[in-house]
Amino acid sequence: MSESDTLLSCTDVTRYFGGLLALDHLDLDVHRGEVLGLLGPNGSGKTTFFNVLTGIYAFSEGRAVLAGRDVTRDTAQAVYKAGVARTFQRSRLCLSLSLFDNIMVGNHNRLSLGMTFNLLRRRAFARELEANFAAARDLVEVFSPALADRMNEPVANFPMLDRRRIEICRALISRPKLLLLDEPSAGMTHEETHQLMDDILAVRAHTPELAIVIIEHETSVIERITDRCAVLNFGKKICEGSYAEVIENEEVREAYLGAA
Ligand SMILES: Nc1ncnc2c1ncn2[C@@H]1O[C@H](COP(=O)(O)OP(=O)(O)OP(=O)(O)O)[C@@H](O)[C@H]1O
Repeated sequence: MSESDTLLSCTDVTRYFGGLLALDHLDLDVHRGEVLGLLGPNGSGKTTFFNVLTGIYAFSEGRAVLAGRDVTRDTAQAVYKAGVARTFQRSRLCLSLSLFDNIMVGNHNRLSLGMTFNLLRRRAFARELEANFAAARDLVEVFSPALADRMNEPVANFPMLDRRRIEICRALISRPKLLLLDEPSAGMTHEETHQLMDDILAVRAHTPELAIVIIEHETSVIERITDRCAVLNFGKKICEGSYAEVIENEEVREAYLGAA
């Protein structure tokens, strides 16, 4: 793997919560266009990694470089502008707002709007709105053509699977380089989960440069959609490789089953 294939390079990433070491000198690279599964038992530091990387929590130690730019001390907004978008374990949609409005929340760094712009250049504003609507619709269509015909409906009308799709579209509308998915299958049936994974594979085919890091517990999902996996335990990376390799690893087995 050449250096130019590395999109994100994390070195020594460490995070303390008081006396608790949630991330322990983690080294992790993400390559352009890959789907990396981030695995590990409950409490092993997976979500903390996302939170530190996206500027929600500060790094206690270590650094992260995205596409050649050091993002270690960036605010959440700056990391987002640099090209990292994410979804959360729990849904963060505004249920009373429309599908389109929810997606546009994710597009604020691309809007040229401001109060003056809106008031004085109303035609330009209308054109921008139309362009944004078309972009959002195109994106939703990759997930579900049926959903693309319901752009103005409140999100409260949609079932869980569609809400997850909308959340991923909201993350993708900013055209990130890296998408972080935190347990997208949480709360969904087996069937819905597989449907969502088909969608993620479709997104991947649509944007082959996009790198995805996915936290997931369901093994059939991990096996199907990841190119590579990294396994955490007590905040440390204990194994990295293909899914077939990591499930054979002794330390990984012990981490999941408890030491014999
Ligand atoms: N804001 C916080 N304050 C204190 N401790 C925290 C905080 N966030 C996470 N932790 C602790 O850090 C450790 C790692 O938690 P984290 O949520 O990253 O694990 P995880 O691997 O994502 O787990 P799960 O699979 O259950 O979501 C846990 O011991 C957790 O209790």
